[in-house]
Amino acid sequence: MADARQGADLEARSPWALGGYRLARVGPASGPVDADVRVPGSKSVTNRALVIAAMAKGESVLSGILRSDDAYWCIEALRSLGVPVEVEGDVVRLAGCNGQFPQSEARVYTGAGGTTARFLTAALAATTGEYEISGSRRMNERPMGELFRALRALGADIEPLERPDTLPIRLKARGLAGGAVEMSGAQSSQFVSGVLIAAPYARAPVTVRIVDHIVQHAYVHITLDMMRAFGAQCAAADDLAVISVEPGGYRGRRYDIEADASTACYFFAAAAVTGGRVRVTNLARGTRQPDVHFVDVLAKMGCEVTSSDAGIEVRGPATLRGGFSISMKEMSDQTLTLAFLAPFADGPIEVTGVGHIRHHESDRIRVIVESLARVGVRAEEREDGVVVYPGAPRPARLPSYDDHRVAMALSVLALRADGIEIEDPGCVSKTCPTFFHHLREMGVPVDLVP
Ligand SMILES: O=C(O)C1=C[C@@H](OP(=O)(O)O)[C@@H](O)[C@H](O)C1
Ligand SMILES: C=C(OP(=O)(O)O)C(=O)O
Repeated sequence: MADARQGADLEARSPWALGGYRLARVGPASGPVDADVRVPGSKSVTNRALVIAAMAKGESVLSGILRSDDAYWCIEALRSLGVPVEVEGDVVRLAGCNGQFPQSEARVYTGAGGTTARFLTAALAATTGEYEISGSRRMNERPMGELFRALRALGADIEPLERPDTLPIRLKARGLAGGAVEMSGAQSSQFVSGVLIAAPYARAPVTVRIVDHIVQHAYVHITLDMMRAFGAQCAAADDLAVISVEPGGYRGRRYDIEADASTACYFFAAAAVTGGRVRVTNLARGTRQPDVHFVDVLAKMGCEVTSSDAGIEVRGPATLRGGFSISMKEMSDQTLTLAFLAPFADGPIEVTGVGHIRHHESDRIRVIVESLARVGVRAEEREDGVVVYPGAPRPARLPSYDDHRVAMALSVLALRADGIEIEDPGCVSKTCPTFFHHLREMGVPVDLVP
């Protein structure tokens, strides 16, 4: 039998990955799940903290980091730039380089992480040196053009090595002049976050003016919150239409990484789809991570949601409610989760506002429709979304498209369906290598096949 991992870019898997499995046979759950789960640290916060601390003056200690492929390649990229990074369990200790990386020439590999690729390209542009930056096969296809344009406007010299608007590139870094720059946030918020993260090391104040809108605003708020936490001076209106950053750099510090709200959602969805109960014990409603609002979508579908000092708890209803249309633009990483819950609802669910997820780890709109077709559930593809109709998924072996969220969201579907096999389960390692371990701890049957 052909190895289902063949299509995946296994070079982008790290020593922290779940390795060696061809297939995961998941579910069905024998009844309602009933569990407390503690989820690993946030990918978004971990990689921001790593890049900001590496640029800062002085030492930082980051605790509760996510040990996943995205974080591993971010750390390795920083090491290739000469930053001493020590990792002990989920604690990282690193000596910041005060705006100039020790290696002024390096080849930098970013793995499959959009955060590392976008944030580090911008950070490097603010230094002096010559760098070749590349990513995984998929990362080298994902858009970078708007970031290149903005960095060039601020003085960077970027030479794309294959296509105009993607990695790999050669960057002749000679610092950023600063000034006003107009940016689009419609394709990815990470372009805006990248420019902002680099901005405290520009020679003059940087003002970013958004010409259209930002998908997933909250990630830019997380960026600004964390920049401030490391001593940067930034000002922005709530709508983020204009954001300005003063020169002055970052200062190293101790920083606790919060839990990953996106990962938590698969476990909340497990409660929803089985009519069970799941509490994520280390997540709070007050987090800036947008995916925490996925519990509001679950509430709309009939779930009971409570939050307290003990975490956030979701209880699923006897029957999930459908029959609505919803924009997932501000929490689009959960589109797959909603789409694979939707067959179990009592009416169709239309998702809008997520055209940009075609440029994520896979073309996620296309993948939803293809995957649901394989299990015999009707779905209609739209340019910027999808409509999923109620249906009973039939047994199938399903590709995971080298996309962690596809594998994790399909596992939720598998809790209510017989005979679901997910190929290349190791792809979950991009953000949650321990995903199947958590499912097992919840009592869900998981057979990982070598
Ligand atoms: O800044 C971040 O940490 C992220 C921003 C979002 O990306 P886009 O804005 O590119 O959609 C999100 O999908 C990704 O998982 C993490
Ligand atoms: C889009 C995602 O990741 P990235 O940070 O690579 O953009 C994601 O995690 O769903």
